[in-house]
Amino acid sequence: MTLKMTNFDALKGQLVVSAQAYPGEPMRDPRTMAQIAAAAVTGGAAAIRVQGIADIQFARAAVEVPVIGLWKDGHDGVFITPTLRHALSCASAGADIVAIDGTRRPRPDGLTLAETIEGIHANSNSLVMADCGSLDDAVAAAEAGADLIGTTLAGYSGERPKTDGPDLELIAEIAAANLGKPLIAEGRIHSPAQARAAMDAGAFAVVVGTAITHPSTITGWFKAALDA
Ligand SMILES: CC(=O)N[C@H](C=O)[C@@H](O)[C@H](O)[C@H](O)COP(=O)(O)O
Repeated sequence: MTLKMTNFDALKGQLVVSAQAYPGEPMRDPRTMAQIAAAAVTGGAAAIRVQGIADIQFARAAVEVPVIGLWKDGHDGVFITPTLRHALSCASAGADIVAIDGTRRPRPDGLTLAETIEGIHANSNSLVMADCGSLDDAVAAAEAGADLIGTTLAGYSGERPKTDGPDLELIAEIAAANLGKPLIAEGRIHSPAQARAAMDAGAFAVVVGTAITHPSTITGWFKAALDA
């Protein structure tokens, strides 16, 4: 069990790095992800985000910064830590913060978002990051008791267009709504300039995944430029 984070000062204005490899990929190994996470911390990441129970365990042992943990189950609909059971497993594995689907869609276990968050708070020391896809999600997640609000699902839940880079408009809208919860900009932040822009739009911290930790995609970007 982790010690409960008592405030978010360590994350304010900071970079969080997400290290994830997808099923069937060469780097899909918890040890590899933990090494990538540790390398990101060496470079200045203030927290890391990892997927899967073993990845959370290995990352927890490899770094001293907060670990945001999630469990992806499936790839359609509600798949990011979809149920309370998934969330409590992430907490037990060592996630300081459990990232869960924070949309208004029905959840597979029939619990509401508020009931899910209550269940996590009541049964673990972990805080909850609600991965949202719209302003309405963010408002509902804040009301439901989420500790942090993420824009992770913007462009993936059907409510927002999938922008080329980060959804800066949504980040600004949620920031302007003053929900009283740290706003974590996440999703398609592909350059340092975009990370800066997300922060300038009102984010409390930014999460960068693919552009730092997914070499196959990054290689593809370079290859496409040469092929064009
Ligand atoms: C939508 C979804 O499943 N997002 C996932 C959430 O954990 C990850 O696949 C992303 O890599 C992560 O959100 C970081 O975003 P980006 O890789 O674009 O920097």
